[in-house]
Amino acid sequence: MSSAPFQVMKFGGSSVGSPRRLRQVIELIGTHAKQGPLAVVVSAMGDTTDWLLEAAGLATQGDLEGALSVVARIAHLAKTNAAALDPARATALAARVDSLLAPLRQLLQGISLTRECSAPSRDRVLSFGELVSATLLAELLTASGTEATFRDARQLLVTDDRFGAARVDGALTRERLQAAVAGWRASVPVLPGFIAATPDGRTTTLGRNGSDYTAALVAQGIGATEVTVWTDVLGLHTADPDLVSDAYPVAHLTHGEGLELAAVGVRMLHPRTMIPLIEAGISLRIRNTMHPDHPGTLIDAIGSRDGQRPTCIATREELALLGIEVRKLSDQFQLGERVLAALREASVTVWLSTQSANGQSIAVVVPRPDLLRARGALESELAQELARHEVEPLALREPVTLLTLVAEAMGQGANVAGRFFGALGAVGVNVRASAQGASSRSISCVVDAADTAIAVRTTHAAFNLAHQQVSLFLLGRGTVGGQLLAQVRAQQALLQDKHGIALRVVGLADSRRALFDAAGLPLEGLEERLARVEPGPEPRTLVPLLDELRRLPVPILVDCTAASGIEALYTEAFRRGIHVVGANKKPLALPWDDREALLAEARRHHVAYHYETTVASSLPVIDTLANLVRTGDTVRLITASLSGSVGFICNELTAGVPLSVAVRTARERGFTEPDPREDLSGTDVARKALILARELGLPLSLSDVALEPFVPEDPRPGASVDTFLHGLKALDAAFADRVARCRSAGTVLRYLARIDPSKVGTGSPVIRVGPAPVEAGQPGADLRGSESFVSFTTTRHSDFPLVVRGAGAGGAVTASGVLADILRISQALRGR
Ligand SMILES: NC(=O)C1=CN([C@@H]2O[C@H](COP(=O)(O)OP(=O)(O)OC[C@H]3O[C@@H](n4cnc5c(N)ncnc54)[C@H](OP(=O)(O)O)[C@@H]3O)[C@@H](O)[C@H]2O)C=CC1
Ligand SMILES: N[C@@H](CC=O)C(=O)O
Repeated sequence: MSSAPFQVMKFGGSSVGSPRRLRQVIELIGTHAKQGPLAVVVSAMGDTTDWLLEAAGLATQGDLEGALSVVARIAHLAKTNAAALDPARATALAARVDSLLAPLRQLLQGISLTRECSAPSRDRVLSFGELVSATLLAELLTASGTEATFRDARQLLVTDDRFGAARVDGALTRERLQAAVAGWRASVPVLPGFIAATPDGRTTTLGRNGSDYTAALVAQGIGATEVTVWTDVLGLHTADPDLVSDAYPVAHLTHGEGLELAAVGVRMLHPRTMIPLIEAGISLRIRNTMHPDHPGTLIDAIGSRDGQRPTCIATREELALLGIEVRKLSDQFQLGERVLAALREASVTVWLSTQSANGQSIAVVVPRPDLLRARGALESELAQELARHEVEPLALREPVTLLTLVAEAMGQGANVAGRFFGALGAVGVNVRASAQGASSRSISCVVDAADTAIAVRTTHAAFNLAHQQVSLFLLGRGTVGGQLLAQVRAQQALLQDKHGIALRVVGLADSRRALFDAAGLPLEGLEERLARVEPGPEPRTLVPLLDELRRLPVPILVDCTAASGIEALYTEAFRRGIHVVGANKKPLALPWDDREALLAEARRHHVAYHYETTVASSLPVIDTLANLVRTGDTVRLITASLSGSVGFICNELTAGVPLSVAVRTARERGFTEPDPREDLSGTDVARKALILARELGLPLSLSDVALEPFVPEDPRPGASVDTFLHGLKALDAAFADRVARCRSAGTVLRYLARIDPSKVGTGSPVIRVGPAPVEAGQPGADLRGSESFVSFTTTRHSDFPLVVRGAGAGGAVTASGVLADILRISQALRGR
């Protein structure tokens, strides 16, 4: 007979709740029993425990008939499962179920007569669930060819008589198990979980997660090396998958991490279960019965090799934060001790307590359902001090959530707390209280319940626990928006695999239609799908969709429109914690105070507003300027060719192409604004120059720009774009003449902007925009196609100005700049 150590496997109620699942369990046990000695612990089938409670409740109300009908339901489930797996013995197994449940029927009869269900009776009632499932499982295993024997846990696990949550006598239990195990090698022992007995044989139950605890005690008692808890999930996840859709099972944790997670309330673990395992050095595996090939999560003494890597984020919701502050502290006050003792006395669980350094104030986090009790206990403990106004009235905040980041050796990792709180601050989540465990394995904070989802997702992303999901709501499906969709489509897989960023387009809108799906819109054929949406008569309000967007991971509103007045939507987005990436210059060219208010709103709500593409498309102009200013350089002059379309038109004119044709071509290539008059009038360049001047801190407005149009003002401003373009023919000859004059003077026609901060306060315009003949060899003379350039003369770059040059317009380049802005937000939130 093998002398190999035992393994213990525990199966939860849902694993044995249906014939299909039960069959998987029997196969699993059969396979593992062939590999070495095995002990099995099983919970009650499906919802049996709830039904037993229901039966006890009905019996207590005197409704014996109702209680017995619930027992019939329990019997039916057990018999159906048994018959499906062993049809040949269905009748015999049904009789077995009936005989097992006969004492339950009698017990319920007794309860219905006395209308009293004492704690011992309740435990006895509950025990039938596990007794039936363990008995049947042993029989079905044997019938399937795996020799198994029912072993009554009540003869092995000894507890005190705290019925409902009995305390185990560890020494006596180990003694009994050690004595029993010798006879277990020939036949797989199947033990009911959750139940035990007092030394005099009265049935007790072990409370929440009781069957896991049984498995741990059995493993410790019989010298097993591993306990596998078979469940419905693939393992212990990095965060609650209901809150973080890309949370994933952690492969390997240390016992210490497991204990920490159990202590902060992770449902799958309980400190009681962890302790015997830690004491005996037993590994715990969490695996999924439906995916037996998946390794699940292993929790052992070694854990993951990368000890510094944060692993899991645990959340405990439905809590309340109570703050107590002493007005004047004396040596005798001992606020912390008194508060904690009073709460202990009132049997209130304290999930977190944190005291100020001088002991003057303490904040405690308690379960919301216990709040009244907790308040009562504290108010009575501090009654005298409250009456004398020595203590402030209790401050209450509810509902709140406790968020805990758990990792082995976290204390040795660099700036974990800084990253944790920084990431939360960046998305505007207020930390109401915080604490770092003495073990240095955990750091916890309390946030408002309304912030739970965003806080968990942000923390999850900040510690690179998974792919960071980014939720995009794209406005505009034209030249830039269309290209952006194409680039997201093309880059999605690479961004996810190589950079851990999962971009999801959740919304797409044009001026009169919108599509939105929080789960993500399929990108294939998306623009066509939007085009098929019945358009509204006028621009629809998108604010309700922002309410949906705000709840998604890293929500970003992406503005690829040229819409006026869109700043109102930005403001609504900022207020909802939504970031904005805009290619639209108009919100940045609002009157100074309005633009300042807009940016202030973004700052107030701790969200990003990136707009690199508003000046010279994807060229790094705004970023370069910001870096110059931030590093203390002084910008003395900016000269630039800021219009890709007008630059292109100038080159075409120089090559002999008529103006009307050149403008049409620029438009076809996606260089112009939706209305090319914005380019030709110089308004677009004026906006860009203004954006740059404002980055320098100059409080200027569009009316301050000295503007000479490239093409004279349209005499019919309300005319359609086509009519305007047609009318341009009338200017062809004049422009050909203008270009010829430039050529004979050895210059090329350009349309330039000049920002000269030294003019501030002189009465001369700081910003000038207009046509300019540029001599060969001068900056801008040799621009090709739609190229733009920006030249910064600064204190540090005085002899050789810093020049940024490249394609200054076009759908693909602009979209790539928008995408870069989006990725910038995502990276900032990951704390990199
Ligand atoms: N093209 C370029 O090279 C560059 C462009 N930009 C800027 O990018 C923006 C977009 O330009 P471009 O793609 O060329 O323009 P397009 O005209 O090609 O596309 C604009 C899109 O915006 C939509 N739209 C208009 N108003 C709204 C609204 N209120 N809500 C939702 N959608 C709306 C339009 O829908 P509908 O069809 O229904 O009108 C259209 O789909 C502009 O602000 C431009 O200045 C910046 C740098 C370079
Ligand atoms: N119409 C603009 C496009 C970029 O902002 C231009 O011509 O530069």
